[in-house]
Amino acid sequence: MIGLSTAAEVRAAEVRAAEDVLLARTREGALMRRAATGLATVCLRRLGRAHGVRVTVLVGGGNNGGDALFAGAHLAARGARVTAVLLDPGRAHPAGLAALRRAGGRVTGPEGPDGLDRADLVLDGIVGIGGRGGLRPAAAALAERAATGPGLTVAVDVPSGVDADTGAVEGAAFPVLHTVTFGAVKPGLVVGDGRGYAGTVHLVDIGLGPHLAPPRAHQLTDADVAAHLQPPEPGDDKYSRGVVGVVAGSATYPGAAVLCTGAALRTRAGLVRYAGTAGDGVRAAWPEAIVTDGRPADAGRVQAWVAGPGMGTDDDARSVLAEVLATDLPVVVDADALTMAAREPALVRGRDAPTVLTPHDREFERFGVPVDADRVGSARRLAAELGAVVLLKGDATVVAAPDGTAYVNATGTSELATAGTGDVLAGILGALLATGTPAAETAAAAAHLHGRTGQLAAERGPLIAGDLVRRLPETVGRVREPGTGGLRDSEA
Ligand SMILES: NC(=O)C1=CN([C@@H]2O[C@H](COP(=O)(O)OP(=O)(O)OC[C@H]3O[C@@H](n4cnc5c(N)ncnc54)[C@H](O)[C@@H]3O)[C@@H](O)[C@H]2O)[C@@H](O)CC1
Ligand SMILES: Nc1ncnc2c1ncn2[C@@H]1O[C@H](COP(=O)(O)OP(=O)(O)O)[C@@H](O)[C@H]1O
Ligand SMILES: [K+]
Repeated sequence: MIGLSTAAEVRAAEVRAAEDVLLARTREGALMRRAATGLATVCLRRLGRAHGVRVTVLVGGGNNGGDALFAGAHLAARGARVTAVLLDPGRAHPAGLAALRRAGGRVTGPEGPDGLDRADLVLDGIVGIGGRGGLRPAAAALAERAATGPGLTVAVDVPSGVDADTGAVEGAAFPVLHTVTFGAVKPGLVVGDGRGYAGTVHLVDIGLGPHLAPPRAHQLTDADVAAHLQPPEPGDDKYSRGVVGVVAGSATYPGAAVLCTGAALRTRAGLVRYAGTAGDGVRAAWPEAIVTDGRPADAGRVQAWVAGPGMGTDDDARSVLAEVLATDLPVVVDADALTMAAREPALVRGRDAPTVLTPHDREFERFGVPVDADRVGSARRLAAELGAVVLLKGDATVVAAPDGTAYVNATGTSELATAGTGDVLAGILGALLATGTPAAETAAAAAHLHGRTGQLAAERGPLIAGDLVRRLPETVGRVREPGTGGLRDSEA
């Protein structure tokens, strides 16, 4: 599991680590030197060589600029032609500046050198976790010029202008291909608009680990999700593996029921029971499912319910949803069930068993809570208000529990933006919840598996929701054995 630490958490750890470093009589500034060495190493690995490479280092007035200057000095010492552009020459990190000059680097004022946009590498050290709001005009103008070139762009710690905690971008910011971040991955690099600005994230260990507070937000890896996908053991039978109940679809929309039931079957369930008015469609597609045309109570015993996709929002649908929510079982509330729950939040509030709501932005806002630029914060607010786990869909799906524990999904592809893929996610989630694992992490595991399946299906071109159902078993197999399937975890 990758911890996501806020700027305040990282600063507190830096203070504790610096005290430790001093006690150990290591040189002052050791953390910055470790950061700069890691940064230069990533750049050298990406460039493949240093000699003669043209490097532009954008340097702000804080320690972020210091990191960039020391990294520039490393590159200059290896033969790179380094020019540092000082946005605020009076406040540039003195030791970093001296190191760069000693290594043969050039220094200019904020106007920058001619050919700024022709550099092979641009290092963005304008502002890191000390940044507030979008870039100020001088920084924004420089970033815009530097970003137009064809070279490699690398952000130091955080792309300048991106809020490290939330991923919000309020105004100008510097989009980069790579971000080299120090001590801990910050949430803003993997969620919201910041995710798009940060490119590939590389984490450099500067020794903060023992000093960091336990993070409240996380990213799952294949290895974490594998624990949710273990194969049956010799003593297992179809009931012991978790029975999933699905209430979805309707005579008008049988497809949602077929996709949701299929996804539950293909994920890991021992048995899937379906109750509803799309029974004929489900029987035809999935002879393995046990189907009743009656009410949820007629379906037989289950360990978790999935309610909502295509079920409609009329009085009958409402009473079916209420029946499922009145049980003491975990319930996934998706699609039409979200519309009904938003109209009548009392349906989900105060349940003892876990409830997982799976809205996209428009469904989320029906609960009267806006989705703002801080997507994790938005999901946390709704989760706390309803006492339910909220899975907010998007290109980086977010999961939040009522106690504030959160997850940001690392997998997926924009090819998933097609009808019915949400029905598949609901089925996957039901199958995993039926095993009784904690709801928030289970929801994050479902989003991870769904995204991985999308990536796999998209390797062959555009996908439709049914492709996800078909590729689920193969994805489960690959995730169970990380490293053998050719699907890489993020470099973070
Ligand atoms: N504190 C430590 O022990 C360590 C800090 N490190 C680095 O230090 C950084 C934090 O340094 P600082 O606290 O000095 O802060 P930063 O360097 O991130 O930001 C402060 C500077 O940015 C300017 N600034 C703020 N908002 C701006 C905006 N919207 N537009 C333009 N300029 C803006 C400020 O005027 C100031 O000059 C980290 O991101 C990391 O790169 C690393 O060296 C590791 C060790
Ligand atoms: N641009 C995107 N990038 C990555 N994933 C996406 C994107 N757009 C949608 N998705 C994912 O696709 C799924 C769509 O779900 P949803 O909107 O409920 O679809 P439907 O109701 O048609 O089944 C969600 O899991 C969402 O995270
Ligand atoms: K930066």
